[in-house]
Amino acid sequence: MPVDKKKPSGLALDATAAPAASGASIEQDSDRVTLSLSSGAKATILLYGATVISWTINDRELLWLSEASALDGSKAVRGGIPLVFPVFGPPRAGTAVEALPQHGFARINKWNLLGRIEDEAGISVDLGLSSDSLDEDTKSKWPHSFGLIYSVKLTADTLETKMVVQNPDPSNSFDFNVLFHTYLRIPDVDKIGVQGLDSLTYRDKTLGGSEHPESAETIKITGETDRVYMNAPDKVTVLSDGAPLFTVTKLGLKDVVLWNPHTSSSKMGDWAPAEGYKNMVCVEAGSVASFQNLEAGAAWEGGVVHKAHL
Ligand SMILES: O=P(O)(O)OC[C@H]1O[C@@H](O)[C@H](O)[C@@H](O)[C@@H]1O
Repeated sequence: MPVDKKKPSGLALDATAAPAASGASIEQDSDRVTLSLSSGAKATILLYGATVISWTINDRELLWLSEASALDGSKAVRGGIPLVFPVFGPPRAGTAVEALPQHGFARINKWNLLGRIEDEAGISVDLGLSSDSLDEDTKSKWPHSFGLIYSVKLTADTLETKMVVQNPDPSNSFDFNVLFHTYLRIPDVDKIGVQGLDSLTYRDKTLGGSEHPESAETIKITGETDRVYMNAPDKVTVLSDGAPLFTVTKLGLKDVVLWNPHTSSSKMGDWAPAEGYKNMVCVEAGSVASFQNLEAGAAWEGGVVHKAHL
């Protein structure tokens, strides 16, 4: 099934840099796309996994990417913004996703570039993945017709990511999780605080998934942290030394995952430098605590605005 792209696609992409009236340009080669604005903002997206691997403002990197991450399509990218779909975490036995790999297949498949759109505020590209582009093995493990359209928009101070999930099957629904697995780059994990998640219940994956109330107004990261904050408000702020560094605003998504592996990052073969956990925190917006059901013929949309306070 071809991805059904219902909105205007803007100009067709070509392989050369194309300066636009807004000062935006786009460069494309066989494995990645780079968006730039004359304001100094830049973002690079690998077609593999549609993974944003870099977001800079005036050359300051805002995403954490492991120096040991594979970027050649052999393994999910360790850093940036991998996409989680249609299952979050290790699939549970007895569910429709049980045969899929951890975090699903969206982050380990090559996406197609669909087009670009420019306006006064910035530039965006759309990428697509559909059931038609999966290999037979994956199709057999998750035998649903689907289309995904992922839009990445760059403005002077934001990176906006949006996913549309389409179910073109006229008679069958399917269940899915979706998550934007954003690795934010931070100066020092000991100096950050995360606000906006107090008074919620979280599932602590470091404690077997048991549920706990969050009482801290400002959450500090003092060790391995792997929590799913359920039914979270839309805005989460990451502070550094008490001042806002990032605001993460979700749209149409239910939950927020907070992850920092701390010293247990040494167990990951693609993690470098060893102390990289001091310079990252994952604030991941998604719908993961339970599955979303997408009815036959329906579409779903959700997204995240990452704003940098520089
Ligand atoms: O190693 P992966 O598959 O990229 O997953 C990284 C982490 O992703 C987080 O979203 C999960 O909550 C963690 O449990 C997991 O360890």
